[in-house]
Amino acid sequence: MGKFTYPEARRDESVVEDYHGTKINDPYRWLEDPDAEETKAFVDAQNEVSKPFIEACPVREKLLKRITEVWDYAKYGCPFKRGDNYYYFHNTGLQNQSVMYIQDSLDAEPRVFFDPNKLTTDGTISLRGHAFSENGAYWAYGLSESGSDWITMKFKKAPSSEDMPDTLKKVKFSSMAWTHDHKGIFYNRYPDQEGKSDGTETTSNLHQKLYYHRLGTDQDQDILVGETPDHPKWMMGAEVTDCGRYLILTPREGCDPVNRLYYVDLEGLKDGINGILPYTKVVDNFDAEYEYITNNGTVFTFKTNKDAPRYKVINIDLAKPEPENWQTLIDEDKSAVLEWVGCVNDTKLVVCYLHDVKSELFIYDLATGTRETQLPLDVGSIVGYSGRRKDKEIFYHFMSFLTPGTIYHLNMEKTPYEPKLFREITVKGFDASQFQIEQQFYKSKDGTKIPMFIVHKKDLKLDGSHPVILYGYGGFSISITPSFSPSRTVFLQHLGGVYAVANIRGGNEYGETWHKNGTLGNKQNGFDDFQAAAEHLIANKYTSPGKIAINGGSNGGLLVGASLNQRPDLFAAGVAQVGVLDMLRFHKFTIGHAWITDYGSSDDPKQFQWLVKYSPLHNIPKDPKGGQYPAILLLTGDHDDRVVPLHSLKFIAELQHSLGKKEGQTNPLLIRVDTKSGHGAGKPTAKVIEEITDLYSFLYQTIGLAWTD
Ligand SMILES: O=C([C@@H]1CC(F)(F)CN1C(=O)CCN1C(=O)c2ccccc2C1=O)N1CCCC1
Repeated sequence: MGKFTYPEARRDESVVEDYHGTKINDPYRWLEDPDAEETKAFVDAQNEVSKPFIEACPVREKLLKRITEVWDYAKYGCPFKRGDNYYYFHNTGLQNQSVMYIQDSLDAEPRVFFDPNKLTTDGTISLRGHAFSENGAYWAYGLSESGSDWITMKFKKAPSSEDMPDTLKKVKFSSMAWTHDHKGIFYNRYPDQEGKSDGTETTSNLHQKLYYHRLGTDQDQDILVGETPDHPKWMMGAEVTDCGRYLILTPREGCDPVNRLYYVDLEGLKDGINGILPYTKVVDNFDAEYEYITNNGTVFTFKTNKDAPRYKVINIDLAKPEPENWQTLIDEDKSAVLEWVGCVNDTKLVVCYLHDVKSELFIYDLATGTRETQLPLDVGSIVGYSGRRKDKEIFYHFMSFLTPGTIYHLNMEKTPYEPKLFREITVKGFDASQFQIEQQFYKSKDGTKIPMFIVHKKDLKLDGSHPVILYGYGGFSISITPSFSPSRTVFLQHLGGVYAVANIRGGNEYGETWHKNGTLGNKQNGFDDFQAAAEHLIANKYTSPGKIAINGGSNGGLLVGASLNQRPDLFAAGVAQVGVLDMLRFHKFTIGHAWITDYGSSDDPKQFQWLVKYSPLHNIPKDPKGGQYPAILLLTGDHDDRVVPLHSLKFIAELQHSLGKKEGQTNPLLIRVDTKSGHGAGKPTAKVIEEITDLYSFLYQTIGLAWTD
């Protein structure tokens, strides 16, 4: 493969940061200004190198055609009841955004309630958050432009879907909690800031406040009801209870599964909602998480990890809120992680567990905490659910690597419970029987047993010849559970690929202990787990070092960058999507400060030592083991205000400077910067398909894939 001529990027050797006595150069600091002409020129120059390489893939058109074909299947979400109507989201197949439908009954003719595709020609405005008023007469919804985390909150009447004039700006990371008089809504917004707030800026998001918006008024009349001026990083979640009497406030200061717990008795407000609310503190520390499930009067039911790293369900009576009076309703299950709980039909709890990374669904009795029944499920994940305390039915959405989606309907008034198949989602031309899923457990560097899913064609010959994409995440208590990806079927079916997902430490696969063992000073455990997964696949003859690619996004992009740096001999290629790659400066931009709970901060001398050891930008090997650095493709978007593009820009600049001119470096070191594109949520189908096609086109040329019809 020919060598590459990379764009020359100015190195400013004068930028040196002193971290507690250690001096660290930051020659591409100038790339942190997205509006600088020099930065824009850098981005254009980089795309001018990556685009031709990607488009040189001899089967790119075949890939685009086939990925588009397999993507073109009807997708549905669970129906949900609001007011007297049912609603559900549906995409006919290639629509850029899913459409929200309304029905008078489950078998009535559906009508379009909200179609975001009508708002743009390129599908780059997406729905991000929504909430109906308690009587179903009003609908609040958030619109995100180009994938930014900023939303504009709008309102419609239901079921007419008639637009209302109310418009709320500067909203981000917001609750949407209606008062049960249907007169207004609690939401979160940030103060006005210098410069832009369109998702291309990097300004830190601090001093989020809680407001109450009364329908029919202008935003500047909204009531400031909660703020934490002494804690600029805090974000105040707000939820109105099922009974409508209480407002539950859950301040958080980062991404850890911990929050404080306050409440307001709304009926006790003699002058109504007219200023900072008088809240009562139940829990005033960040020792654990408390997630509201329901309440009977002052007896509140919460999901918590307090003294229960695999979570449990407790009752707290606000009349006697001291911890010694708390009651355990469903105790921690040492063999499974309690993932979520919903109250339904007034007296039942639907409880979802994760057992060795597979979903299990149970019905419990709210009054006694007794497990009544287990709902039958295949091996896979529950990816959707609908059912409120006042509903007498639930819907749940099952998915697995080889099951595009199955929605079940359960009438909670009829026992014994008999879930009914409500909708089977199918992909034309996809025959699941040709493939198989294995869950294997392998040992990491420190002997810890790590689960891994491996998906491939049946009767695979274990001769080390197969290309592998190894995917991982490993952070923020996020479990990577079996899900269906239409484009993955192209890799399995037409490129002879093996797809592996390593459930490395840092996720929630085995609860908070698993999470903690992959964060802060233990972050390297997750990288070790991921590299051990690759060694396991090689040792068991699925693949060989020249055929294995790694892929991850966001925190998973960090995983890819760190793994390629640490084991360039193990991997042929890596694709890091919207990755966190400058671990010394991540906390300075947008919501990066919230990630300190998983990463620590370079502002702290001890934590700096953790970070500087694995930060991708600061650990590019001068002489990569194995002779050269693997092929790498970084993907990012100009409106990514979750992980700002500067991470990827600085990393590719340093990679190309350090290795791009070395004689033996024939593997490409590339970045693809998309426009009108963010961190991923709400990305229009057309952009998703283009991006995946480019990802596979890159891998086709770097791990030697071959197309079979
Ligand atoms: O995006 C993230 C991390 C991973 C996560 F914890 F799952 C979520 N996250 C976040 O940064 C979440 C940001 N965020 C909030 O803090 C919040 C509060 C209330 C409503 C909505 C939000 C929200 O999206 N990262 C990007 C890279 C590293 C971590």
